[in-house]
Parts: sequence; C-alpha cells; structure tokens
Amino acid sequence: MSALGTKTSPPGPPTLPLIGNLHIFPRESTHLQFTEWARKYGGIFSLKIGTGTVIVITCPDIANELLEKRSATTADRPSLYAADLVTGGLHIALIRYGDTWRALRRAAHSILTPKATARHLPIQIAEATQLLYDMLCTPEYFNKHIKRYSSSVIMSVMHGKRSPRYETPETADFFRLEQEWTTFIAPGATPPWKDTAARIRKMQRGFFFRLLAATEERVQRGEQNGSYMEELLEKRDELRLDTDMTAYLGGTLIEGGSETTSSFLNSFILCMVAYPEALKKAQEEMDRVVGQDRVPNLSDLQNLPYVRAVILETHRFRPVAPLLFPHATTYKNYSIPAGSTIFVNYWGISQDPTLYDAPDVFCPTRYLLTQNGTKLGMKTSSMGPTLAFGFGRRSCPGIHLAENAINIHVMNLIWAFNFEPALDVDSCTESIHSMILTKPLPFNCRITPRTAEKAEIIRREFVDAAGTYRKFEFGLSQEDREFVLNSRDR
Ligand code: HEM
Repeated sequence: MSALGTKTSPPGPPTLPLIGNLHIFPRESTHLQFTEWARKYGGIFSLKIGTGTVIVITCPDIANELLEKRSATTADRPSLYAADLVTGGLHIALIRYGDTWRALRRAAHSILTPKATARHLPIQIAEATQLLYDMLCTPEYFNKHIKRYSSSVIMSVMHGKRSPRYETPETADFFRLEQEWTTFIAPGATPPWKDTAARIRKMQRGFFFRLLAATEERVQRGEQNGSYMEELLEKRDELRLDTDMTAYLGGTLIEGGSETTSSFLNSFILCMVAYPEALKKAQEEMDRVVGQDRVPNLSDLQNLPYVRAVILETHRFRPVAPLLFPHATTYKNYSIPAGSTIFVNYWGISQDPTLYDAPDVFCPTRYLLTQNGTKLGMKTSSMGPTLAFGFGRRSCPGIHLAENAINIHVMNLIWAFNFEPALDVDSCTESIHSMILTKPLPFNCRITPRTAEKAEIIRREFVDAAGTYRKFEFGLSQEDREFVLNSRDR
C-alpha cells in the first residue's frame, strides 16, 4: 500500500529513452506477463508507454482503495480513437467518464435492477432449455449452441426478438459485426483506417438501428413482450436519451451480455471435463437435492453449496475478463500521474499463491472452507464474490442478468449431462486472450445425457416452453420456421 501514499511512481521494468516500455508491452496474453512482473515488482507497478503511464494492480486492497473508495477519480476509460471513430463516442463500456456516460449508465441501471431482471426469467429459462435440447441432439456442436444461446437470450431480453437457430439472420449479422468490430479495436491492430472505420460504423449503426426500429414497429402493432427496449422507449425523455443513444445502448448491452456469458459457459464445461472429481461431487449434490424427475430451478441454488462453489471457482480459475476493463485516472495530486491507464490484474490476484492454496488447480472446495476461497486466516475484506464483475462506478451493470443466466445453466448442465474428455483434451485448460475477454481455445469433449429419463424430460420441457418462445419469434425466415416446426411445434 505504501506506493499509494508516496509521490514516487510505482516500480516497474527498466525503460528505454522516449519509448519507455513500449518494446516489451505484451500485446497477447497480457495478463500472463503482467502477472510475472507483479511477482517481481509487487501489487502495484507501472509501465511507461511513450509519454503515457500504465498502472497494473495485482493486490485486492489497492484495487479496492483506488477503484472503489476513490471511484470518482478512476471511473474514466482511456481514450480509444479507433472505437470513437466507429461509435461516435456512444459505446457505454468504452466512452470517457462524462455526461453522455452518466445518461447511458443511469438508463442501463434503471432497466437492470434485480427486480427488473427477475421479469425476464421466463425467457432466460426457456432459452436455457433450448441449450439443453441442442446439446442433447448435437453435442458435438456445443460451442455453436452456446453462442446461439448467448446472443439469442440477450436479444430477447433487450429487443424482444429471439433466434431459434445459430443461422437466424439477426444472430448471423451480430457475429459478423462482432468479428469486424473487435478485430478493428484490438490492441496492435492495423492503424484505424478511416474507410474501414466508416464501413464498420455503417454495419454497426445499421444493426443497432434495425433492432430498435423493429421494437418500435412491434410496439406500434401492440405486440409488446416486456423487453427492456420497450421500457427504454417509454422512458426515453425522462432519461434524456436521443435516438442515437437509445439505439447504441440497446446494441452495446447485447454486446456486453453475449460474449461474456458464452466465455463463462465454455470455461465451465472445460473445467468439468478436466476435473471429473469436481463434476462428480456436484452431480452427487444435485442428485441429493433435486433428484432425477425434474430440472433444477433457481430456488434450488441455496441448497447447493458445492455447485455455488463451482461457479465461484470457474470465475477465479478462468476469468472472463482477466484484466477487467482498463480504467483511467484523472486524479491530480497523486503519485499516479493524471491520465494514467489502470489495469486490475484479476488474473494475477486469482493465481496468487500467497492468497490461494494451489491456485492453478480447479478446486471448488476452497470456497466451502473460507468465504472468498483464500487460505485460512487471510484478511480478504476487499475480495467479495463479485470481483469478476469489476470495481466502482464502471463495474458491470449486467451482473444480475448474468448471474441468473450462469446459475440456471450451471445447475442444468450438471443435472443433465456427463462431460468427458475427447482425444485432444490435453490442450483444454489453455486460454486464448484478446486483451479484454478470454475464452478457451476450441476444444472437443463428449457430452452425454446422464440417463434416458433425463433426456426425455429435456425433450418435453423444450416442447412445453413453446408458448414462451413464440412471444419472442417475429418475422422468422423460412428455415427458422421449418426448424421450429420440425423440432418443437409438431
Ligand atoms: C459472465 C458474465 C459477465 C462478466 C464476467 C462481466 C464482466 C464485466 C467486467 C469485468 C466489466 C468491467 C468493469 C470495470 O471496468 O471495472 C464489465 C462492464 C460492463 N458490462 Fe459486464 N460482464 C458480464 C455480463 C454482462 C451482461 C449480461 C451485460 C448486459 C446486460 C453486461 C454489460 C456490461 C456493460 C455495459 C459494461 C460497461 C460498464 C461501464 O463502462 O460503465 N455485462 N462487465
């Protein structure tokens, strides 16, 4: 902590004139190099990138002090020229701290409270049921099924329109856009050429505004289904959102909710394959509490301490955002220069052997022994269970929606399936990293229903959920209609 109170810069690797540490700044698997430096230079270290400063925090107490207690001075984001070229400064997760961010964040909060989120449980549960069904029918495509689920559920919740198939046009458009957009803003990408920016901008605005227009038309036809955008459109004046802000908020929340949930579910399956003893313990607990004859529901979770521990351990073991999202500081009279970029090295904290026993092992039991899974006797008041969702004013506003989704899936999947290694499973605990979000490298595994009775229950639940799906199915393509007819509405 002492570095925070002094006027000297935090320590860091030796610098070269003019470029500082630019030549050694890791563009890939950044969290791994940051963690190596943290072990050498301590819980707070700094890098010089040209005239700028990057601060890396790998200590929960310092992260808490700077990003939670002094949140007003660290709620900014570093300026991202490439992102602004495309979004015009309307991306809630990337924009600078200021009036536009405040208006977007207030609007996001007003629709993402725990109470508001509970209203969307029926479609979240129905979408989770389709994931079970898809994995039952074609388990080899589980990764594709997770991607379909993750984008369909958030589009249903936000815009009231679901995608029954991975190839449904909205989902396909969304993945195409995400591919272009995330490549364009990735660190170290080719310079942000204006014509590329203009092309992606056209694509992004086209997609976000099409979704908004479809919601408006649906409302005009009197076909409301309770989506968030309906609520936002109603409160738009009160929340001071113009049309661009409304469309961008709807679109960027889809982006925030899709890849994150999908990454968590892939990591969860990976852990179940790689650590069969953890899966077995979770299944035993599930069988004791829920039994064989029904799928679990959210209220079961309070009686499933080991399953809750599996969720926390998955966040720790393979964080979705190993460096959270970068913050920027505007704090003046401080040893951290104004305008510094701040990374919280959540990965380095999660893998710290002074905090955790055997941190590189997936071991949910640690969360049954101590509240935060840390070693016995450690003082860890700065390390609550929501660390994976960030700190302070920029912490994740989608946390309640995300936690419901994760809880439903983890229970469902443990109840329904066995997960076993395929031949190439050796590589399975590696991750790829794209600076902000990680997800496992593609891997194969064998997914089989635990019993024939459970397979039958899944088929029945899928057909029974037809009424819920239909409320979110508008303007389906011929192929989507055929899928619905053949799989569900026979
Ligand atoms: C597994 C699920 C999720 C994880 C692990 C996660 C994690 C995070 C993290 C680490 C941040 C950055 C916090 C910081 O800067 O300190 C963040 C920000 C954000 N998340 Fe999530 N998230 C998840 C799901 C969602 C969902 C479902 C939504 C949308 C409904 C969402 C919307 C956002 C938005 C809009 C921001 C930017 C907030 C801002 O800059 O003001 N996230 N999330």
